[in-house]
Amino acid sequence: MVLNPVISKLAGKLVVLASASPRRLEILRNAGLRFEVVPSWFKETLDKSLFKAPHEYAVETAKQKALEVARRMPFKHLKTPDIVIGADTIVTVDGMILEKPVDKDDAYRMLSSLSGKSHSVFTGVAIVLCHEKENDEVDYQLFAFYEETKVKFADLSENMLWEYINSGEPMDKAGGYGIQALGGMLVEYVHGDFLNVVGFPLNHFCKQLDLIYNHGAFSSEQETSPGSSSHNGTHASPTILTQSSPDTPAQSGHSNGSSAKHNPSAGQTRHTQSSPSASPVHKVKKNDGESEVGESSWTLVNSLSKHTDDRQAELVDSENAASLMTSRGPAMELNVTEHEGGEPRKEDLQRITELMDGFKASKALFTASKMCVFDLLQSRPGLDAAQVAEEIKASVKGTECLLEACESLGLLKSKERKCQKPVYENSGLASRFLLSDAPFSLQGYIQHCDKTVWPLFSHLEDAVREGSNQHEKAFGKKSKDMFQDTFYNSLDVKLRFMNAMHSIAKVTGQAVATAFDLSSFKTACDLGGCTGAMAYEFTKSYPGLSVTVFDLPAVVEMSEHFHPLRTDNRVSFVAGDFFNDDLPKADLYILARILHDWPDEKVHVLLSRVADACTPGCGLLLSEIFLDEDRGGPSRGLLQALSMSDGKQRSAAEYGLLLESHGFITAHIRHTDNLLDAMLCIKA
Ligand SMILES: Cc1cn([C@@H]2O[C@H](COP(=O)(O)OP(=O)(O)OP(=O)(O)O)[C@@H](O)[C@H]2O)c(=O)[nH]c1=O
Repeated sequence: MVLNPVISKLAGKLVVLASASPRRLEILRNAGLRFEVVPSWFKETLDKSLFKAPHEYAVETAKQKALEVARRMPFKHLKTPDIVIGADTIVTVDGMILEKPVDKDDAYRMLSSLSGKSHSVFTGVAIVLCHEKENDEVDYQLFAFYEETKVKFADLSENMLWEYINSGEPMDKAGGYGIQALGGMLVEYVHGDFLNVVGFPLNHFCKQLDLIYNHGAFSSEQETSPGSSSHNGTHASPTILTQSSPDTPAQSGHSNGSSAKHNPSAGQTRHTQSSPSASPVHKVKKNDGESEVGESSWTLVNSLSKHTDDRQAELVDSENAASLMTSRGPAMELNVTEHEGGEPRKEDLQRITELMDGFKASKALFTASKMCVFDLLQSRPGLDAAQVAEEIKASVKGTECLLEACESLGLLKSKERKCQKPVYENSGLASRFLLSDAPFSLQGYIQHCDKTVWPLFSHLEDAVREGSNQHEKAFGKKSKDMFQDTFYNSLDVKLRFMNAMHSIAKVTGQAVATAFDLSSFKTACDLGGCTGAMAYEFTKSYPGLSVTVFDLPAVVEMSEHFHPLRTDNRVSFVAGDFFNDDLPKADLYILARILHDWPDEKVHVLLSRVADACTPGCGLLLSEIFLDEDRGGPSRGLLQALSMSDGKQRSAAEYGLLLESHGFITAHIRHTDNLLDAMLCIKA
């Protein structure tokens, strides 16, 4: 079978599927392909009006999805893939491109426009081949193609439409339907590749791979055009396209150029475009003699070194060196090749010292925050070290060292006065995040890190040896359950924890609330919503939404402390334990930084209770740090796991499987540019 030689050809290669689509994962896994899943962060917002034909939009989106992952992996995952596969499926009808619906009304609009009509489903596929060169540069070479399948819908009644929409199935699918599932009931006939509709044209893909790996359509000496590679960024280059070897004309058309000839009765149009620039026609040997593969032009799409990418260089020099430890920024690969003089490279030493000094940077931040240095300099900028020392009741020497260290971390700025001591003021970073009354103050979280996390990490070696939380060594008593410990402990411990949760929710709330369009939901329940900071962000973003914060009695009784003026009567508080008590009814349940605190078995208990409280079509918004599928990052999530709590850091796919087992279908995933990512699921 043409498949086996192809699939076996990829054995031993690092193949990456740049897609979060569970259907694509299933199609390729069932075909026997071994690969990693690294969902693309490419935001699908290309301007459709720029494309002459719908399939070009799908192809370009597929290319960008694959290239984003191919470029990110050498830095973020510290490994370069051999081949990255991207795909994008769109539905077109009456000249409109239908992607995934944003809400139920959008799904209704799409399905109504498809009712009783024949429409096309296009899946664009991009294959990026990555070639590491001696100097550690990476060449990316790009193939792309698309497949079209015709689908005819039956006439759909209003009842049928809404019953299907309320099943939740439409929400994560182009055109708002899943032909492989309930959506199959809507379909009268399909002309063409069924899997192409589901999301991946497997047969066409395998024939493309066959051309690449078995018929010499690709060989490095032919394709590397000198001077075409660039170290600083991507060439805007035509994609590399090949004309798939035509089947018998009756079964599928093929294109000589961008307009395709196809046999409408076959309904399956097999397209690849010829690249815009005329280029030598590849002749390849086939078993039955020589045949023309068709036009193709090979251009290096991009070539950059794993170690000298400009973006990487600036990260090494960034002022907030300490933030590299915890930001979502790429984990840098340390290039430890020796220089001619034999001494290690500056960047490598700098990176290693950042890691070694990271704890000192953190402690300097915690100490300055606790001693109210930032609040002092906000009210009285321009103080010198002696004046600050007097105000914070500390030694001049110690204060001088602390202020200079904070300036080196980008937290303070100093101005020299003529032959006088430097005077200090807050940097922008400090003004935004380190003042006790700043809108995005992280002071609460910083105190939590200093008083709770730091002591735990002081026993990290024991935690690693024993594989368990070191609560007893750190605080002198066994930890039954983090929340019981915290909330049935002294008032200041409880307040400190709530302050920490409050500050994270304030910083992330708006990004989470607006990650998706939630305007179709009228009531929400924020499970474990603590002080209500997240709830208030939701009601601020959605005037029609009311939110009930459901949390432990010991938390709810303190919530007033955080919102002295009840700023919005659409936020209410109900006391209860979400593992044991009835959950308030809502059409959207919010789980923000909750599931990572619990092992899978407890997560199943909670999700089962939420599922029981839901009716079909209910939403579940999950907000967490989503690990990369290969657990290569982000470091913030993996470092948090070292606290060895009973919880677990998970990837989006792992959360998706937990949710799917309780009938929640993943509709959208969003990697926000904030501390938390978000996933919107719909109850089937
Ligand atoms: C028409 C149709 C589509 N789909 C799914 O619709 C998504 C399209 O969206 P996409 O943007 O191409 O992919 P994605 O799911 O967002 O993943 P990603 O590749 O990460 O963008 C894909 O899932 C497809 O299977 C079905 O499952 N069945 C169908 O009948």
